[in-house]
Amino acid sequence: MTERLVVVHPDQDVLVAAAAARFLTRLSDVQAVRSPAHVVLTGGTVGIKLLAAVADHPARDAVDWSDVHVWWGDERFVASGDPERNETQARDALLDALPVPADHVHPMPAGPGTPEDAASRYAQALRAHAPDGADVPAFDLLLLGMGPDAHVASLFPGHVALDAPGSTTGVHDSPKPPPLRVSLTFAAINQAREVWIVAAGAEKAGAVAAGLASQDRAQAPVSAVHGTERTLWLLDAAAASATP
Ligand SMILES: O=C1O[C@H](COP(=O)(O)O)[C@@H](O)[C@H](O)[C@H]1O
Repeated sequence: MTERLVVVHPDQDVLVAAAAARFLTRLSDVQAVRSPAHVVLTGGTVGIKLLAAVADHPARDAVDWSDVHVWWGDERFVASGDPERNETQARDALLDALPVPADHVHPMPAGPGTPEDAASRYAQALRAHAPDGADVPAFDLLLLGMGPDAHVASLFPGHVALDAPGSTTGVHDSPKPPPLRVSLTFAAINQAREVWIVAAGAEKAGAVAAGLASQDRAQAPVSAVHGTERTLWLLDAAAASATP
């Protein structure tokens, strides 16, 4: 049975600092028992602040970064190096400061071709690092931001991509710009050992409440994600304010 834990911090700054400490502890604990560690990053406001806090954390070097593989849960399908890309923001906030080998960093492709082409290439990369019989690595930690509409990764309410088969999907007509995206599917996300949903701000309060209460992934995609071992909701008080 997977454990679900909801942790509420007083404000966004404390949330980000505490999540950064937790992130480093998680990777360090994983490295005490297996190698390599696989972490999946998210984009979004709090997701990128969290990475910047990891970069500034005094315990940053508690992790052997040379033995970490870095993946993404979703990506905006724009040109490589575009500041809108989750990859670009993560490199700026954290990865450029770390000795992660270049071939351990696995950004979702920016092109050429369509989001479906990129999704298919990413599925191949994931499979190449997956255990026998699996299509994705057993991610040790998968971070997710969440939109005010309860979307996670690029899985939006009512969108056809919610039902995509396989481990990755191209996304067209995203309700949040940019319209073209690439995303892990629920099936891929839910193979992670730990999934952390990180959300701050009153504008997320309704989505948090719906996500914790609902079983309806078409309305609240966040309600359908979980880790195989643990699911953490890391919130600030404002984001938790509509949850009993
Ligand atoms: O577009 C995206 O948005 C979500 C949430 O972003 P936020 O700014 O509301 O925190 C993010 O999780 C996702 O990775 C990203 O592509």
